[in-house]
Amino acid sequence: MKAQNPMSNNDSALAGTAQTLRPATVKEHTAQEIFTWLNDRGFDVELLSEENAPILGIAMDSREIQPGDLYVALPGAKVHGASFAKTAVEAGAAAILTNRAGLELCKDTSSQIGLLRTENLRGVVGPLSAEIYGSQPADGSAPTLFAVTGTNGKTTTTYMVNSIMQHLGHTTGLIGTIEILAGGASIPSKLTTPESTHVHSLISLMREQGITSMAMEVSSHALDYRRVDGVKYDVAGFTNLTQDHLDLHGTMENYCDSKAQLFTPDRTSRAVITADDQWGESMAQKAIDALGRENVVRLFTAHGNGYESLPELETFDWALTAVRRQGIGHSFEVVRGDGVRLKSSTQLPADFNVSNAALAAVMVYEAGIDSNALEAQLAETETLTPVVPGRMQLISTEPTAIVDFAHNPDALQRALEALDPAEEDGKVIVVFGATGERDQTKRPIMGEIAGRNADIVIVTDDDPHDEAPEPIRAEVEAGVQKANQDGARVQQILNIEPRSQAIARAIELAGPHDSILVAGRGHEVAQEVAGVDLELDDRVEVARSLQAQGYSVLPAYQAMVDEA
Ligand SMILES: CC(=O)N[C@H]1[C@@H](OP(=O)(O)OP(=O)(O)OC[C@H]2O[C@@H](n3ccc(=O)[nH]c3=O)[C@H](O)[C@@H]2O)O[C@H](CO)[C@@H](O)[C@@H]1O[C@H](C)C(=O)N[C@@H](C)C(=O)N[C@H](CCC(=O)O)C(=O)O
Ligand SMILES: Nc1ncnc2c1ncn2[C@@H]1O[C@H](COP(=O)(O)OP(=O)(O)OP(=O)(O)O)[C@@H](O)[C@H]1O
Repeated sequence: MKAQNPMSNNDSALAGTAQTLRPATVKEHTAQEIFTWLNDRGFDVELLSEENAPILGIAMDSREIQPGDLYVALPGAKVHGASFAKTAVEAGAAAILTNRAGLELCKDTSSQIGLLRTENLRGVVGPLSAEIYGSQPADGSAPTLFAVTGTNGKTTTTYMVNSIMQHLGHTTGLIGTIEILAGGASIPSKLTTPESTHVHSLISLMREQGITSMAMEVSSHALDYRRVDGVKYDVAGFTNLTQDHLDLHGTMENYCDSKAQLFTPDRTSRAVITADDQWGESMAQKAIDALGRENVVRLFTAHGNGYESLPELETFDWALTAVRRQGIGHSFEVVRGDGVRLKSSTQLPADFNVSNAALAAVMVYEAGIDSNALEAQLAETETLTPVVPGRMQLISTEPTAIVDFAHNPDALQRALEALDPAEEDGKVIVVFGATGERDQTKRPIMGEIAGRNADIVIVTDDDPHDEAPEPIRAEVEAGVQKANQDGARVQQILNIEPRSQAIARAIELAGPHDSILVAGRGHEVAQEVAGVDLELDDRVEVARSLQAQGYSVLPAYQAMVDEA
């Protein structure tokens, strides 16, 4: 039965966060109906108390409960969600779904409400959210759904997909690291991929708001934690796989397997895999095994032979070719074996943005979009030049100062390669650090990359979180020192905190022909040190420091400094 969500108000349909927003219309169930629905789909579930209060929503955190919700109480790394059953009931939960361990914890509260048990809690919560919120109805009224996974390039590629779809006349939605967008409205985002309850409520909400196309970043955490279960994408794309998140996955093989879960029949109809290296090849093979050859498209974007030559088109379905420098970006073509040719360009700097643009163009093509209209839009440079906050953002041209989100080895390497100055006397200066608590093995590796690709390396703090910042900097610096001992490019190594002073020092050291990269934090506006969020926007710091040295900055950043 359809029900009006009591907490939803059309006037403020988009005022809230991913955690609080709900669609206006939901499908009402009793605990008994939830049990039958799950049972019919082969889930092993038990109904322990069948109170008939209507279930109107679903939440997996007691702090998010709205009246009528099913509270899914999950075991966690720190605590079992069932310890918060009392809070959930007080907030109006109509029923609780938990596992055996949870039943024990909520036995004092659960007698008053519907109670269900399964040992596969994360496995059921996505499909159940899809059922309650009606995120992808059978009538096909859901938006066209795109997903992008990979170590680097997810955010940029989703912005590019959306930009193409907007130029084709769609109203678009986006879920990703920087923000959640519903048409023109921005909804704050905590995670790259929200929890499954939020993913489904957001998709439904966007459908109600007239959004016809939506692009989502899907992290490997999301796939392991089953945050996109119950979502079926029209096209899912893969950018690349390089070292990151080994704290969660342990090995690159496990990391690859996590990402490969996106390319399975339950989750996507078609896959576009950038298959430039062994990990791309491996991902393509996993996708073919799961989806069948006819549903997997292999894209080649590695630019050997000076960008000029096409690889074997029997091996790859699409290939990037004819890449030429144009302004700070590139023009390029993506060609299919049968001769289909998409010509385009992007003004986002760096060769990796050409790969991201090629992937976005092919993903939209493979969604079955009218190819003539698509070709016409791709021919306009602005189509693949969206503003992507904090990704290769150019703050000034003299010196060249760029703020970028590179926070892992491959991204740092590629960002540094992209800003090597054309002038022979130009130096490259890099300011960066490493995140606390996350993958520690990448710290010296990133230091070494900086030492090999820059003349001046300034090691500073990223987000130390609850880890002591000084040892993190020391681990990064050890990598820079190693590069120095090996006779690499680096001439000067500095270790400076706080980050604002490191940025100011980099600009003081720069001449007009030099290039400065401030890497790691991109769009972020708060630095988390020992549980405290300190206000810090690299773009504002760079612009301020440039002005202090008498350099001019691009108008958008002048405005940011004025506002700050
Ligand atoms: C490492 C990780 O991903 N942890 C996830 C995991 O947390 P956990 O097992 O520690 O949960 P817990 O704190 O023990 O709590 C157990 C349960 O009790 C609930 N709870 C807890 C407290 C309370 O008062 N009430 C309540 O109901 C929690 O919602 C949870 O369901 O389960 C939680 C609930 O499902 C997630 O929110 C949490 O993500 C945290 C917030 C997180 O920061 N994740 C990051 C690392 C992440 O997922 N990042 C990726 C991107 C990575 C990248 O590419 O850079 C992302 O997609 O954002
Ligand atoms: N295709 C690519 N290959 C390698 N590096 C890239 C690529 N695209 C972007 N980068 C680099 O990675 C950084 C992050 O880019 P982006 O935000 O688009 O990726 P992401 O996968 O969403 O990352 P995250 O999940 O960490 O937010 C950029 O700032 C840039 O330095």
